[in-house]
Amino acid sequence: MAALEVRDLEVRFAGLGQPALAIPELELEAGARVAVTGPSGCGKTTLLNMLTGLECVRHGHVAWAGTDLASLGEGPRDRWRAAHVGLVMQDFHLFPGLSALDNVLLPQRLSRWRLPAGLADEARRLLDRVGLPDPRQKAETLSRGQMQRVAVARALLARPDILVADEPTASLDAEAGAAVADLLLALADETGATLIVATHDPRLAGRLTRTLRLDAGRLI
Ligand SMILES: Nc1ncnc2c1ncn2[C@@H]1O[C@H](COP(=O)(O)OP(=O)(O)OP(=O)(O)O)[C@@H](O)[C@H]1O
Repeated sequence: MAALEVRDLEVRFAGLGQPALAIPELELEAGARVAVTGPSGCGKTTLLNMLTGLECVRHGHVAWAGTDLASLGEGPRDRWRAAHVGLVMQDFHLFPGLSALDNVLLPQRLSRWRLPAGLADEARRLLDRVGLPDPRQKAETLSRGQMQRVAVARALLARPDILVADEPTASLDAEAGAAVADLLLALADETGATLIVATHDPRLAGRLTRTLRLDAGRLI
């Protein structure tokens, strides 16, 4: 479980007059279930990139359970993310040529000497829970919606204490979207993870307990 404290966070991109993100203060309790909403271009993905350490915090502080990402160099930040964060980003970063199952297992294979006993079975169970019928299917032959489900299963496998998803239901019909939302919420409940989901989907946002609404990079 991890609580979040943000102070004086500001992100600027070259060519933009205004900061893409300006958040003087934000706190989330450990285990929070949070939707990040707002119109296209309001800064949702930028915020997720800052909260997960995908991008460097150059101005302000982003502290998870007392670890300030602004104080970490790139290597330590990558290691912190691998240890604590499960990510489902908009482009799923699946590896073509590998099966759905091997894509789910890949981050664990890369970060450990050998796979712990039972992890491959757990990966198959997760793929089954997200509704992917054949774990041996190659990534490049999956539909976008199926890729999204693989990305969700991959993010959940290490039982992260911070779970972050960018539009996790965007490629799915209502039924499949509900199944992915069920899984994210169930796994967050099982592990006590703090769950942060950027979404345009009011059904998904309605199932979370708090909404952060962004407009032009500011919380409103
Ligand atoms: N690398 C970049 N360089 C310059 N500007 C950027 C960069 N990344 C994002 N921006 C700008 O920052 C603002 C916020 O973008 P961001 O992608 O965070 O919005 P968003 O709310 O996630 O949008 P969407 O809902 O369309 O995914 C936008 O004005 C965008 O054009």
